[in-house]
Amino acid sequence: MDLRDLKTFLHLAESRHFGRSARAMHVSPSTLSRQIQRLEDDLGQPLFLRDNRTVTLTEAGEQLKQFAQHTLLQYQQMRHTIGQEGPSLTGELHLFCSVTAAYSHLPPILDRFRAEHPNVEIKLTTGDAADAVEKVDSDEADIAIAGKPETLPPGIAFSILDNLSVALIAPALPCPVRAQVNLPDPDWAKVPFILPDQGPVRRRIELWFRRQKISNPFIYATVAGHEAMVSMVALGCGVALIPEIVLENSPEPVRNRVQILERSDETTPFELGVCVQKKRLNEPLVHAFWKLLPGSH
Ligand SMILES: CC(=O)[C@](C)(O)C(=O)O
Repeated sequence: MDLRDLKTFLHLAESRHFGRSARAMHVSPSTLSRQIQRLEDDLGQPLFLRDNRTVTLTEAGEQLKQFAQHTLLQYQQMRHTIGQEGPSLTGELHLFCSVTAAYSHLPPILDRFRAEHPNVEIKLTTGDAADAVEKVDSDEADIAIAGKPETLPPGIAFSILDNLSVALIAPALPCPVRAQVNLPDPDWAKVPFILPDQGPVRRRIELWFRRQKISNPFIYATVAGHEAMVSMVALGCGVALIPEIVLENSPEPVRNRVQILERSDETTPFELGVCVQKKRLNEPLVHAFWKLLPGSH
């Protein structure tokens, strides 16, 4: 097995986009296809299910992905110990993201970063996703994972990681709110809502109210942190609009108490990405991190 094939495979397994991975790995799309084909021939199993432009991993693909993550990480660490890598970067990098993003999108990026720069200390702070851009803007964090705001502050660079779906969630256990929303034609103006106090999700729920022609919504509570909104819905306090990934990463006892009422349409995609101050992009640590992102090529 060729380490380069494995590297390309891992990139594709994460980006799930042939064009993007081919560009990032500096190979032509046909070379990329050949590399994947070689691995598939080797294993005697398809690794991806392809349809038009998107790809999903098969069971064998998932297994190879884990193997590739492990192997490439160990290989990099070994190279460092035998001194094959150039002078390594040192220092601290302060990251900020939500608990959800720390579970969902941060690990593969940090794996890559730590493999290449094992001497950099990562200081991770978690908090309200809606604060992420501000944390970077105010220098409290060097790098943050954030939902893209409608207007990005001019000094902030944003590298997209994913397009998230946004869902309206309600309590699943019997309670007055569940009874209200499960009616054939709910009176949305009377349904209690849990809102984020600010940020791109707040903006989306305001648009949703407008579309539903609710001028005076019943706001049960305004909270900081999308994870807290899921808990409050699970407790039966009201309904909420949240990125679905927050629900997916909630612990089971919370997840089981929540139902999805509707997924919002694709007209307002929720872009998740990494942000940094543009003027800091040429600092060695920030630059090294930025370079590893799938969207920065
Ligand atoms: C914006 C963001 O970081 C997430 C993952 O979508 C969230 O926590 O809501």
